[in-house]
Amino acid sequence: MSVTVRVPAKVNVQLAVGAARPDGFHDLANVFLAVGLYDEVTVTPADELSVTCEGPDAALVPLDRTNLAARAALILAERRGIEPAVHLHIAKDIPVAGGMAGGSADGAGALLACDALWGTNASREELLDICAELGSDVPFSLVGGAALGTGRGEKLTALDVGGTFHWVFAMAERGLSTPAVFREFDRLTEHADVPEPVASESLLDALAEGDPDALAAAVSNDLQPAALSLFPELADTLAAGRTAGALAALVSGSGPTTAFLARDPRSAAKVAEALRASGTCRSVRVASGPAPGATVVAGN
Ligand SMILES: C[C@@](CO)(OP(=O)(O)O)[C@H](O)COP(=O)(O)OP(=O)(O)OC[C@H]1O[C@@H](n2ccc(N)nc2=O)[C@H](O)[C@@H]1O
Ligand SMILES: Nc1ncnc2c1ncn2[C@@H]1O[C@H](COP(=O)(O)OP(=O)(O)O)[C@@H](O)[C@H]1O
Repeated sequence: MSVTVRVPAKVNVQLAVGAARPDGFHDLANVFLAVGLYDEVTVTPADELSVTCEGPDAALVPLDRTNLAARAALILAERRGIEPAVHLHIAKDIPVAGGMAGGSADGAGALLACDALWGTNASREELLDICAELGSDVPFSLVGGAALGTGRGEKLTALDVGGTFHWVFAMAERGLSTPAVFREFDRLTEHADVPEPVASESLLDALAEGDPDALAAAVSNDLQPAALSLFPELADTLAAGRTAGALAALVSGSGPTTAFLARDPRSAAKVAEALRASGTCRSVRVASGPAPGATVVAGN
């Protein structure tokens, strides 16, 4: 008896960042789009909690209780007063420390899978609450589609999307730490007046209309200068994608994965080919969005 949940990666089509709050977090206007790159989390009853991981980046994933999937199981078990007696297996296709919310995906996936396995019947509200406890991006991994995240990114409003957007993702040679990128943002904006983060109306309209040209004109990422400052070579990857005809090229969230919006699948394939040939990245993937959130794909 086991339950498997599939969870998508995300790209931030807008990431507006406010000044650091007293708790160290930053208020955001974070427009998430889920894209069709997935991790799968399988939970199976076991004597005690354990985690295994397979996939190209598996060696980078912690297998102890700091793993977000393990933390999700622990929190749900504690709330219900039961033992977290499960084996968690992560089939990982989302790059690790890439700014695509892979760890968050595993947290949301493990939570949904444990809830189904244990029959704990958590409400949507309670699941979202536990997700927010796990991390700022985790609630979005549960819901998928497209959403505006405010607060530290955990307060979600679902967004309409009027079409499919085609993306190319270039994975970098190494990862970037999210806290380090926010710290670099603070350093770079130390003497600036950082405005309140607000969602762009033209960006929300472009999503609703499914218009890739309008979306390309509206995408933005306030963390991009910080990611580029810590990882200057990313500028070469961005330039290679633009030269190959991408409508827009940007860092995904805190990076270092770079994201390229293409007009259609053919153009996406061309951009992907050029990026592979450029020698400026480790690997290249094509994916479209919006994609559905965490979904049970197998189990009983
Ligand atoms: C930047 C974003 C954009 O979607 O994701 P990634 O691109 O890394 O995937 C998110 O804000 C990351 O979300 P997530 O990875 O869940 O972050 P958390 O675990 O909540 O926080 C990790 C650290 O990031 C910083 N942090 C995170 C969110 C936020 N609104 N302000 C922050 O300053 C804090 O230093 C915090 O200690
Ligand atoms: N299930 C998990 N998968 C990947 N990383 C995890 C997981 N649980 C905890 N982590 C830790 O979180 C860090 C950030 O990973 P990840 O979520 O992949 O990146 P990002 O926050 O850039 O989207 C990793 O370096 C790793 O130490």
